[in-house]
Amino acid sequence: MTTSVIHTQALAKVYRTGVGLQPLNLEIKAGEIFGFLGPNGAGKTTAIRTLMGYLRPTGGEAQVLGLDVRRSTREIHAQVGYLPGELRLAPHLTAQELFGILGRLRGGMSVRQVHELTDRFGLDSSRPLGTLSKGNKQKVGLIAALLGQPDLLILDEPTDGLDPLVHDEVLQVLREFRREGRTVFLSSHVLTEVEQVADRVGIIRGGRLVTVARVAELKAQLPHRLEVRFAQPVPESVFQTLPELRDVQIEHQTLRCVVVGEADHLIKTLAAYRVLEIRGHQPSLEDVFLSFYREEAHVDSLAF
Ligand SMILES: Nc1ncnc2c1ncn2[C@@H]1O[C@H](COP(=O)(O)OP(=O)(O)OP(=O)(O)O)[C@@H](O)[C@H]1O
Repeated sequence: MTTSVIHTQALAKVYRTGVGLQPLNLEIKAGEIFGFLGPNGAGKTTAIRTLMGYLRPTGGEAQVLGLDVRRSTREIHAQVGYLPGELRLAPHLTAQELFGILGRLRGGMSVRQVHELTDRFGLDSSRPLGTLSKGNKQKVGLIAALLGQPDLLILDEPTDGLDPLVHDEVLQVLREFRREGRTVFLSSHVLTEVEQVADRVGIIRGGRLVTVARVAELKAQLPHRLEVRFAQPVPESVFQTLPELRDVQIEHQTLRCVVVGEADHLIKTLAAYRVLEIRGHQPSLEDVFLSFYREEAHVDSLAF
């Protein structure tokens, strides 16, 4: 049986000045990387801080690792590897000292794990935290979240401020983490990174979860552009009648069209001709994401 690592039922947060999170139903299973996507002000941090017990929900309920977010805040803090969106680090401590303190709080840490992570992320752990650049502070926050191999990581914008090499290394560490059966819940506006690591994504907008799906499913919902080059002239009418094709054009023995949904008819029709080349344009998660936002652009004027 797959266990539920995060479970929310109509979890809501209303601030005095407005809604932060509309009733949210979410189920995150052990061993998955779940990407929580949304533009500025969508409600990602509100959801994460509520799950971590730093904000009190105004409605609904939630369990993290089976612990109630209202009643078991201390246990949740002890058991979840958490990276906040806004890191506050004691400026006079070095990373080494901070990791030592955290290790003691968590009942011991592996010196080998700290060395391995500081090496992989290229962090000088001997400098006072107050003197570190934004990206290096982010590395400290990430290593602090990873210490002690927690079963669940909740990361608010984990790659914020990181250079491309470290960024890729962090994604690699998250994949390794998943391989061990652990779970990652991460928020991001960086769509391409979520696409690279997440098993499923949830898209949030205006405090409301617009959709939850596997990355591949989301992509399949979008039209694909296709270009097919034939060895001989082909009749345009054959392709004009295929139900899954839009914008069909044939020029110099090349078919250009947009495929919506299943490509079964198209493949069978193509089989009657000699095809020299097929080029497809696969929608990126960015296309999917923007399509969800454009759909509802009239509801909310938030720009993305
Ligand atoms: N302490 C607060 N008091 C009142 N409103 C708040 C507070 N924190 C957040 N909000 C509001 O709740 C909504 C969701 O904000 P939240 O910070 O959760 O979004 P986000 O998706 O994390 O955005 P970003 O990507 O910019 O960090 C926004 O309208 C925001 O203005």
